[in-house]
Amino acid sequence: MGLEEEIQELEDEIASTPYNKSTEAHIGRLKSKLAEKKEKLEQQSGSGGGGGYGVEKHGDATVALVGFPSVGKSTLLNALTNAESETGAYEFTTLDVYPGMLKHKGANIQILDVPGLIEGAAGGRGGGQEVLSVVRTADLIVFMVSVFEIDQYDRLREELYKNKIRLDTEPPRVTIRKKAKDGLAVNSSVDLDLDEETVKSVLREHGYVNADVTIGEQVDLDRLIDGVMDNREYVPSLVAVNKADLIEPDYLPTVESELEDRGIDPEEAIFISAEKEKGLDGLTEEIWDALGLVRIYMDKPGRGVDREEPLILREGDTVDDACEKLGGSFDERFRFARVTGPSAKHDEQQVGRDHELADEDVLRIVARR
Ligand SMILES: Nc1nc2c(ncn2[C@@H]2O[C@H](COP(=O)(O)OP(=O)(O)OP(=O)(O)O)[C@@H](O)[C@H]2O)c(=O)[nH]1
Repeated sequence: MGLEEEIQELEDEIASTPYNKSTEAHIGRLKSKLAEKKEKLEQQSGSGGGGGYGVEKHGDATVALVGFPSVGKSTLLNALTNAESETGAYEFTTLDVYPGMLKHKGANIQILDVPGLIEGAAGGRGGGQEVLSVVRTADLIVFMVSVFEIDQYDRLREELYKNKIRLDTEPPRVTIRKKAKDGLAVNSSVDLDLDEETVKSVLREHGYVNADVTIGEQVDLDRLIDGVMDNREYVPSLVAVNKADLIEPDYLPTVESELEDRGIDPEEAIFISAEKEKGLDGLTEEIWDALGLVRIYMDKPGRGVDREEPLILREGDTVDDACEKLGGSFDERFRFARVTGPSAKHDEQQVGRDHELADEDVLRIVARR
């Protein structure tokens, strides 16, 4: 029996086995087997999907734009970015990815139109896996659907899920420490719904014989397996509803309830018209917020504060991260930094490397000569 048939059999068995306490460990084993076999199939077909296609990332952050054909992706890309001048930079064997650069608040945000996701991606046909590797490494995914086809969102999400992309969630708090002997031990800081035996059988199925596993949240089987597999990408997402210019106001409630049916808060969906260039400022702002970028204005000796081209960092980044991004050999020469702005207690506060910076801080690094 080939791998594909084995996968099909496992899927059938999982689908036909009722889930309850007495079958939980069994289903855990089946799901684990399935995950491992899918992994193997992927490796055999040489379509790892885990990067490795050398997609060059440019700019301060990367956004993947995913949607069905004709929803308006290229119209949006052209409206938001300087796309045309860069088209063709990404040549894949069978499918193209079209990049454009969105300039906002001094940051360069690379937007990738990923047209082939649905036609090519399923099951690793054609160049689909290459396209997926682009999506997997993005900092943010923007789903684009048209007002009349909100249901396409389901297919898109499903496609990404199948390809190990987990949306809008943090990695599961599951850590595994291998050891030399003593078998498997399960520690949990929550009162787990899953039986200890189930957790152990999942681990065994993934090849663990001696290990301590620590679980820090209420996980279901799928999330436990995600934690054990440790090769899922966790990416935040937004939903842009395009062609909003085409609907009459009395159709809006229909669109909103379609969104709600899919767990999307209509207030959070971003209604746009790529063609009429409506709602694009709002979309840009949402992208900015979702990326969690912060602007740091560098105060350079003799040159003053540069507010035109801020250093772009991520929320939570420190002075150390700023030094790294600046590139200079600050490592040995760094003495201290002075910060004025939202993260400082007072103007010109003297701080060390581990000081966490905030949006619109002014930063001066004092280094030894
Ligand atoms: N009315 C209206 N039409 C739009 C809007 N955005 C795009 N269109 C039209 O929809 C059609 C498809 O737009 P594209 O930008 O080519 O769509 P795409 O998603 O890039 O499609 P593929 O190239 O097939 O992947 C074009 O005729 C656009 O003019 C919009 O906001 N409103």
